[in-house]
Order: sequence, then C-alpha cells, then structure tokens
Amino acid sequence: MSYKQTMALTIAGSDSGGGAGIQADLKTFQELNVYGMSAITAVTAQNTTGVQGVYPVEVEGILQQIDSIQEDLPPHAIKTGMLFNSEIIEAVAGRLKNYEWKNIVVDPVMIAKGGAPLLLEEAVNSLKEHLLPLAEVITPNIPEAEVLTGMEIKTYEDKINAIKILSSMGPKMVVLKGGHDADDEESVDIVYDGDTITELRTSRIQTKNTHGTGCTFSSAIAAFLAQGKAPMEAVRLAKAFIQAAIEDSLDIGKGHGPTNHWAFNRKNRSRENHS
Ligand SMILES: Nc1ncnc2c1ncn2[C@@H]1O[C@H](COP(=O)(O)OP(=O)(O)OP(=O)(O)O)[C@@H](O)[C@H]1O
Ligand SMILES: Cc1ncc(CO)c(N)n1
Repeated sequence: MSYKQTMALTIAGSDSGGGAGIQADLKTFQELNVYGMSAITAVTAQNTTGVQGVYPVEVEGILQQIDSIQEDLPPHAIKTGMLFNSEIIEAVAGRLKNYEWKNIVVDPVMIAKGGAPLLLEEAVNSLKEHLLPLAEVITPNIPEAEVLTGMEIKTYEDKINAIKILSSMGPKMVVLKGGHDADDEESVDIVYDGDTITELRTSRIQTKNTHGTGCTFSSAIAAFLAQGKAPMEAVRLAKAFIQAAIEDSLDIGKGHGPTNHWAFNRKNRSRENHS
C-alpha cells in the first residue's frame, strides 16, 4: 500500500551525541509520523558534556543538499537550526526564497548549553536581515532574544517589548521560550502573532537532562505545520511534545542528558488504552 506522506526538512548542524541538532530533529519528525530529510550545515563533535569541535560544511555542499531535496522531495515544512556563519545563512535564505518554501521555522541557535558558540557574532545581522523575514515561526530563547534585539530581558515587560521588536523583523509568529528562567516554578513560553499575546505554561521539570530541548521543540513545530496544523495549534502541540520529552528525559552520559523523543507517543498511547 502506498499513501501520501507528509515530509519535513531540517537545515541544521549534526550533534554526534544524538541529543540535539539534526539527530534530535529527525527523531522528532519520525515520532510525529513525518518523513524527515536533512541538509547538514556543520558537523560537531559533541556529547552530553559539551562541544569538542565544529566543522562547517562548504556552502556549495549545503546548497547541493537543498537542491537535491527540492528536485525530488519537496518538503511541506522546514526547520533551520545551527547555521554558523553569515555566508551559510545568506545562501540558505536565498534558496528558501527562490523555492518559495512555506512553513519555515527558524530556531536562531547561537550557543550550546556548555557555552560553545554555534553561530559567529558576525552572522547575527544576516540572521536578522535575511532569515527572520522568511519565517512562519521563530523560537528564540531569552539569551538569543537579547542578542537579536540588543536589549536586556529581565522583567515581563522586557519580554513583551522584545517580542514586539522581534515581530517587527518580519516573522509571522514569535515564540519566546522560557526554559532559561531557572527560578520560575513554571516554564512559560510567550507567543505573539503580531496581534495577540498568548502564554503557554507548563510545570518546570527539575532535571539536568535538557540537552536538545530547543531543537526538539522547533522541529516538533515544523512537523505539526507539515501536517497542516495552524501555527498556534502547532506550537501548543510542540509544547506538549517537549514537556513529555523532558519529563521522561534520558539519564545517559556524564553531562546534560538528552530528552526522550518517544515519550509523547507513549503517553498518548497509554491514555488511549485507558479510555
Ligand atoms: N525544565 C523544564 N521544564 C519544562 N519545560 C522546559 C524546561 N526547560 C525547557 N523547557 C521547555 O523546552 C522548550 C525549549 O526551551 P529552552 O529555553 O530550553 O530552549 P533552548 O535554550 O533553545 O534549548 P537548547 O539549550 O537546546 O538550545 C520550551 O518550550 C521550554 O518552555
Ligand atoms: C548541532 C547542534 N545544534 C543545536 C544545538 C543547540 O542545542 C546543539 N547543541 N548542537
């Protein structure tokens, strides 16, 4: 039997440790019944303790991966993650524009949990100018939003101001993630669609195993967009996906263990079995 398959593409870096980057994205797509494809922008030597090496792929090689996909397997949604430098950002943005791809989720990845830079400082302006305007949804964490807006974000009012500045840079929806507000009892993501502010609240899970939370969250949004969900619904479902993945996170490695990509489905299945 053959049937129409929903397809999504991640344009991001490889995490050899399997918890973040391309690997997290493909695992998320698979769990959400979306056929996953990848264009790798950089290879990192990485594990749960940090990043040991970064090897960007030549721009020509990145573009060729994207062209091969477009020619044969056009995606229903795209997620971008680690893009490393301005040359890569501008080349990728050029293709996204030329191919008129829709449902683009931009995760403006800048720094890995251990502090290793995954985006060069020189690339911040390219990200703002070339990529953010193409996005359906962007998913900065608070430090990333500070770099993009040039403002300090401490209070709720700061967050709302930052979201509005980010929105004026062109994306249709901004999700300011609250994973970094360590004191809070809840993990609150604030969503702005240019019109309405919506807060998505879940209880904060006390764990050190949060490697790849941002990658998993943004690829879940892309997967739900690929399935035809409206952006707000896609973000709500992705929040439930990441909550389950952190709740059942994997205690492997010596550092920040990865999230558990199959937890969401397991939870839903056991709910179905009990109803
Ligand atoms: N301890 C936690 N408990 C519940 N939800 C969390 C927790 N940490 C992060 N989240 C959620 O995970 C998602 C990703 O947020 P986070 O701010 O951690 O991203 P990030 O910093 O970009 O991740 P990464 O470190 O992988 O780049 C958000 O929806 C956030 O609310
Ligand atoms: C390759 C890669 N992309 C993104 C992140 C952010 O979590 C990471 N640690 N590694």
